[in-house]
Amino acid sequence: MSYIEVKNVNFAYDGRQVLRNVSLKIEKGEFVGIIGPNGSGKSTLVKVMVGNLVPSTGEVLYEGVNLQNIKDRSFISYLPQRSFSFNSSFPASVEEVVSMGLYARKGLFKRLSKEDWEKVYEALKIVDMFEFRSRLIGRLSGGQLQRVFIARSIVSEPQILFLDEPTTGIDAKSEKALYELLEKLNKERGITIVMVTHDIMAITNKAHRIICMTDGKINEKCEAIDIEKHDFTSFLYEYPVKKVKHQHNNNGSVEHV
Ligand SMILES: Nc1ncnc2c1ncn2[C@@H]1O[C@H](COP(=O)(O)OP(=O)(O)OP(=O)(O)O)[C@@H](O)[C@H]1O
Repeated sequence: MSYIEVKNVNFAYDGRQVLRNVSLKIEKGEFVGIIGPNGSGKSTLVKVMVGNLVPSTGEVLYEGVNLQNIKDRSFISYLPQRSFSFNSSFPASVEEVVSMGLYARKGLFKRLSKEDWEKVYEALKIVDMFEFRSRLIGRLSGGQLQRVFIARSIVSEPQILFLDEPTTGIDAKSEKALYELLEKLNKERGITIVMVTHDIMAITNKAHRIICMTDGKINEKCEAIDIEKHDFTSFLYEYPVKKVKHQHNNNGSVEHV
C-alpha cells in the first residue's frame, strides 16, 4: 500500500474541468517534484491532495484511508503559492509566526507551553533563523521570510510537506539554500516532500522523482524518463527549451554552464 494514492481524481471549477482522471502514488520518504506549464493544474492537484479541495470524482488515500475520513490532518503541512509575499506586512515577530504552526494541533486560543516554545526554537534553528526570533517579519529579506514560513510548516512535526512554488521571487543564493534545507528535512527528518515548481533544473537535481502535468493530466511519458537526462522539458512545455550543459562538481551538486 502506498503512503499517498490519488485515484482517478477529476476536479472542475464552476463546471470547467481542471483535473482529468489523475492517478499517482507517493511513497513515504520521497522527495517529489511536480512540474508543468501555467494552468496545467499543479496547484489544484496539491489542494486536492491536502484536502483543501474535494474531488468531483475519485479519491485521495493516505495509507489506504480516504482523506475525507481523516479528521486530524496535522500530519500534513501545506505552504501555498505566494504565502511569503502577502503575509510579510503582518505585525508579528518571527517566533510568533512560527508558533502559529502549532495552533492546528492545539487549537487557536490555547497558550503555548514551555515545550511548545522549545519546538518553535528548534524549528527556527533547523532553518537557521534562531538569531532573528524577535525580529518583526516585515523587516526580513524574501529568503529569510521564506525560511520562517518553512519553520512554521515544520514546527508541528508533519510527516509530509507540500510546497507550491516556494522559490518564486527569491535570489539564486536563497533558492540554493532552500533546496538544501528541503533536502535536509527529507533526508535527516524523513519528511516526505512534494513540491510544485517551474525551476526544472534545480528540482531534477534534488528530487527523487518528477511528476509532469499537462492540461490537467499526468504525463506518463515524462515520468518514465530518467530525470538525470533533463530531456523532457521541450515536449512538456510545448516550446523549444534551450539545452543547458551540466557539470557535476566535487560536492555532488550541479553547476549550470
Ligand atoms: N479558484 C479558481 N476558480 C476558477 N478557476 C481556477 C481557480 N483556480 C485555478 N483555476 C483555473 O484552473 C486551471 C488550473 O490552475 P492551477 O492553479 O491548478 O494551475 P497551475 O498548473 O498550478 O498553474 P501555475 O503554474 O500558473 O501556478 C487554470 O486554468 C486556472 O485558471
